[in-house]
Amino acid sequence: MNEQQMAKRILIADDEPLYLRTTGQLLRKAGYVCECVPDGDAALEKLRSEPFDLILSDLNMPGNLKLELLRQGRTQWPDIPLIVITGVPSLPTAIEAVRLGIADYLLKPVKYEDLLASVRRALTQPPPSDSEPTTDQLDFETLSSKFPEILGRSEPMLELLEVIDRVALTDTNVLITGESGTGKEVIAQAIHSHGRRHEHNFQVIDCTAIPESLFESVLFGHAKGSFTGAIMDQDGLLSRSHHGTAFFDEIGELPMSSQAKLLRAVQEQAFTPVGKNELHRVDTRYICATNRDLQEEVNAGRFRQDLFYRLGVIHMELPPLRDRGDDVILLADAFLKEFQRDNARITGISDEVIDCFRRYEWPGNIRELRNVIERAVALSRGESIQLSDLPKPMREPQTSTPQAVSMLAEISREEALDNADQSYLTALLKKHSGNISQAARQAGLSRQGMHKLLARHGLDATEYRP
Ligand SMILES: Nc1ncnc2c1ncn2[C@@H]1O[C@H](COP(=O)(O)OP(=O)(O)OP(=O)(O)O)[C@@H](O)[C@H]1O
Repeated sequence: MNEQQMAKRILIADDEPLYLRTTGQLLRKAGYVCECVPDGDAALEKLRSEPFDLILSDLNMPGNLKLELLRQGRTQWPDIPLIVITGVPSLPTAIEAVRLGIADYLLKPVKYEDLLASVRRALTQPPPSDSEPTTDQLDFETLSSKFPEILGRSEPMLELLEVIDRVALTDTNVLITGESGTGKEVIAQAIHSHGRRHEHNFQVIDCTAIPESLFESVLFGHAKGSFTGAIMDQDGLLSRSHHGTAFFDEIGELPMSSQAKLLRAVQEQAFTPVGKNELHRVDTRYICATNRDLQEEVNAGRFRQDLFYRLGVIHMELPPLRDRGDDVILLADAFLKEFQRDNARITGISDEVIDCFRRYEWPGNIRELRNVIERAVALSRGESIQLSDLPKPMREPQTSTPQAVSMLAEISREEALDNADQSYLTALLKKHSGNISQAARQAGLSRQGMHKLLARHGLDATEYRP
């Protein structure tokens, strides 16, 4: 324990006396100065009268510490990080989490080593720099010009920019959820490049691309001869994110066994390469993304609860494009400008197309919009994009009208079933952006079976691809 650590003062607040006493004892043994209090009111009193470097507390205990920290925290104790330790987990909203200064989120019972690792990490995190103005001092104009790579002026996007602006200055783990193509990777990259780690690597780790049996070796590296084919020592992807950010894309697809290995690395900020004995320390910020509802995956027993809370200390849910109002037009114009380089004749978008864009559901979100504009610019013969330049599925009505329902009774049962089958397949192709394997998997068919069925209905999967 060095001098600097000796001086660190920790305020521990918890309404379970035994837990409070043992945590205090353990952290004192590790060299920290600890003050233990049984509720939120006592914690606030301590905070007002003594200086602290860290708060360890549950937010759901007597005395509303959470509310007071939100109300007064940023003026009175702007830089004290907070580690939430709770038996009844509930994630605060993203903006609450950043305003509270939550550095980590631990579930009881907490192992001593995990607690210590978390405390060390929170205490080494630099406080937000004074030179960076916080969002309070920024109007939304300034905010969107600060993040030119993130287009959007709708209410949910402006809120999101505020969170990104704040979260970029911290070192906290972030979980980004949202439908496919909503910009999860763009946001992750923005958090990295506006933070103190921007000069180091932003390492993308695609969880769907790593076979379960190779997870440890790909992530942590391996020693020569540790398995057949390991012809030399090899560094893993996590080493490449040292001092930088590890972006785990599609984290919801990670098998249980790999989740356990990742949890250890996140908790301990360390890992052991396959076939070696020594522990490698790594200083990494974790940003994860998924288009699954991870809370639902936890409830279904497919995703570890402890990992979910560990990675989702700040949880950002990206809105789908259909909920971003006229951002769709803003984005369409921006993409048009980008692709005008390929076809300078096109200078605008027709009113019918704009109406169609506003009505359309955009299952593939911004990625789909970008592809639609690229395709239309390439196909268009006029000076502006017309309805006929859009893919056929976009031009089709998207819901069954009452008239369509009443007409059902006028046709034979076979025809009705056939139509339903066709609508189902069309919806599947839209959902999976024309990916036959995924559509077949969802429908419980083989790829071949899906091909046959599509051919029978005259459907062409390529038309649905972005
Ligand atoms: N707000 C935005 N402004 C401008 N372009 C955006 C924005 N959001 C996303 N994009 C663009 O949309 C495309 C998809 O973005 P991205 O890959 O980040 O989505 P994603 O949610 O990570 O997708 P997936 O779930 O399929 O991995 C990219 O071309 C990206 O540049």
